[in-house]
Order: sequence, then structure tokens, then C-alpha cells
Amino acid sequence: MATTNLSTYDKSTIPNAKDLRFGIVVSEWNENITEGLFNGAKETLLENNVSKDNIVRMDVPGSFELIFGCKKMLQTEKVDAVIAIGCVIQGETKHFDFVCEGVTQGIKDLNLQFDIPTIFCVLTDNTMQQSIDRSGGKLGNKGTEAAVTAIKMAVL
Ligand SMILES: Nc1c(NC[C@H](O)[C@H](O)[C@H](O)CO)[nH]c(=O)[nH]c1=O
Ligand SMILES: CC(=O)[C@@H](O)COP(=O)(O)O
Repeated sequence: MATTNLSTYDKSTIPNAKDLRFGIVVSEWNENITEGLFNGAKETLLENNVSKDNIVRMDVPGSFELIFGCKKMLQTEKVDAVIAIGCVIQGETKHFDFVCEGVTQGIKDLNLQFDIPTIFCVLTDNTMQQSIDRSGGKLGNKGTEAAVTAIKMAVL
């Protein structure tokens, strides 16, 4: 069972993000979770000197729509990286498997098609509690981790 907070990081190891611009695409499904992930990502970008005006947000209905939303963000906004935020929670059927696989492959494809990185910040959890724990709870915030990753990839 995971017990450690995975979202602590050493600011001295993060490149200067002052002049960078980020797109964040947020799924509305499980919005109690995705808003927590968004807040973690936004706060981390701001903590690393990203201007508030250089954070562009777009909302989509569900995680599967993150693929199209991120493509539109990449095509229409001048950004240095995109963060895709979603939360998929297992239900009664195999739909969970297809949504998770589809989003994973779709975002992977965007990283092949565009020269701007798209960061995978999609929780794929068995329970709501697991999602709560990873979006600002006892196991940290995957949004924080995604923002750190976005800065590092934007300067690659
Ligand atoms: N069950 C969850 C979904 N399902 C909806 C899909 O993402 C998609 O919007 C639908 O299939 C229409 O294309 N989405 C999540 O983000 N999280 C879930 O738990
Ligand atoms: C993970 C989902 O897409 C969710 O809507 C599945 O629910 P269910 O398998 O119970 O239909």
C-alpha cells in the first residue's frame, strides 16, 4: 500500500519557468478530483515564476475528450507544454479499461505528432478514495508532479 507523499520536490532542481507558457486541459468528470489536480498544477507553476497570464485553461467533458482538447490547445495556443488533467475511476464494466487505454494512447500520439510536450496527468484509480489521496490528499498531488514535469520538458 502506498504511504509516501510523492509530490515533494526540490525547487533548486527546477529550470527557470519565468518566460514559459502552459496550457492545461481539464476533464469535468469527477470534477472534485480534477479541480484539486488543476489547483496543484497551477500553484506549482506559479511557485516556479510562471506568470498567471501564461497559464491557459480549457475544459472538456471527460478524460477521453482530453485527446481532442489537447490537440486544439496545441493547434491554437502558443504554449511550451500542455498538461492533460483527468480522473478515471473503475465502475462495474470494462469501460474503465477502454477509456484509460484510449486516453493513454491518444496522449502518447500527441507527443509524437507535435513538437510540444503533452503531460499525462490522468488518474486511473480503483476507488474515489485513491483519487482523493492523489489530488491533494495524503499521497500528494499528481497535478504538482505534472507541473514539474511540464517545466522540465518545456526546456528540453
Ligand atoms: N467514467 C469516466 C469517464 N467516462 C466518460 C469518457 O471519458 C467520455 O467522456 C465518454 O466516453 C464520451 O466520449 N470519464 C472520466 O474522465 N472519468 C470517468 O471515471
Ligand atoms: C470508467 C467509466 O467510464 C465509468 O463511467 C464506467 O462505469 P460503468 O462501468 O459502471 O458503466
